[in-house]
Amino acid sequence: MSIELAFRLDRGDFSLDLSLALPGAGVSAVFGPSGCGKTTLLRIMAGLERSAVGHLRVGGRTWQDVNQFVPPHRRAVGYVFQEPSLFPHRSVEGNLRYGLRRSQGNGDNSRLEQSIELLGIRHLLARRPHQLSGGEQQRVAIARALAMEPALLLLDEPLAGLDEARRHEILPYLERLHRELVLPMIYVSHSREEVARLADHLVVMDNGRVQAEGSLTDVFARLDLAIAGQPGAETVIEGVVDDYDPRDGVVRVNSDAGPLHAVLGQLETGQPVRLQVQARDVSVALTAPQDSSILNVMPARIEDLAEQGAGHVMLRLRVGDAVLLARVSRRSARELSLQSGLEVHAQVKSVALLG
Ligand SMILES: Nc1ncnc2c1ncn2[C@@H]1O[C@H](COP(=O)(O)OP(=O)(O)OP(=O)(O)O)[C@@H](O)[C@H]1O
Repeated sequence: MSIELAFRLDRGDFSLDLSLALPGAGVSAVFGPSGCGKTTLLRIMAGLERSAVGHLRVGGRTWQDVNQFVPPHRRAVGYVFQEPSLFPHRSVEGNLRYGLRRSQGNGDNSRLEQSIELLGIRHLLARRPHQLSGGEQQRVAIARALAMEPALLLLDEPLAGLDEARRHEILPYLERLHRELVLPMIYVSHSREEVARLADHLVVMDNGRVQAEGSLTDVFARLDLAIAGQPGAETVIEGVVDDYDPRDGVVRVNSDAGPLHAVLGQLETGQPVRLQVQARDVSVALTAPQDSSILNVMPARIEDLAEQGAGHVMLRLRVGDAVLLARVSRRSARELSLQSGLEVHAQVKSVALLG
């Protein structure tokens, strides 16, 4: 873990008290209800909350402890907000070059060029911000943050101000940053979909405290957290495309849960994919079903189960080296006497491709 921090901050009504160890690359998402302190956490990391007491180390460098406080402009932080906040009187290129001037790097253009490429904004360089769509403005803001050669990229709900179509336009660019840059990103979001698509690591906050932290798959599979009770509760499974059958468009993906079959469109063999399995699309049977239309039937063991609302039970299933969530009716749970430790057959009706 190469980002380590522990902080306390008191604001009267609100207090924050947490410690975290986050990976030095990839996306750590911060998830939690409004007002729980997500933005405050990012501001502390950027050095913008002077009253926060604690320490922060990023990649072996100390940015804050009892003896020192590196001021915000000397921290190699890229910060992307919900609003793109570009300079209106500068062209896109002018905005990017401004970012470069503030950079702590060696001042060459290679990172700027890379940022332009990664965000696909070369054709926009001569335009002013008002000549860009909201999504394009946000891509420029992200490129500007990257051009500063940050050691840490903070993204505070970067897609929240955009409509559904624009959000889906930008997500692939964020996925690309994730794939191609070795850069830790802290991503605050209210969107379960964004978190499922982008995050490797997940921090769940509540009322200024860390409620849960760990790999995305582990935290999503915790039945004691409120996120498992949300309607869209799902499991995210990483895999590699193993086969594509052009006769019916079925892709076979090798995953920790074993081979998963799904109609995902044509994909290249060997391509890594991130799959989403909704808890409501997973059911269980005590005996192996015969002649089922369901493409994926796998031996599984119930690891844990929790009542949800009046009529549902959520099961956490161990399937191979993976876990799957399955939401079944309370009646089925009673009639099949479902309980922890029981061996069952998991049936996965539909697997979606994330990204
Ligand atoms: N400048 C400020 N002065 C006083 N209190 C503040 C200030 N900024 C935020 N707060 C309070 O601190 C708490 C944490 O706010 P913060 O913005 O970090 O939450 P958040 O989780 O990012 O919320 P949201 O998801 O709504 O953006 C809230 O109770 C908020 O009202």
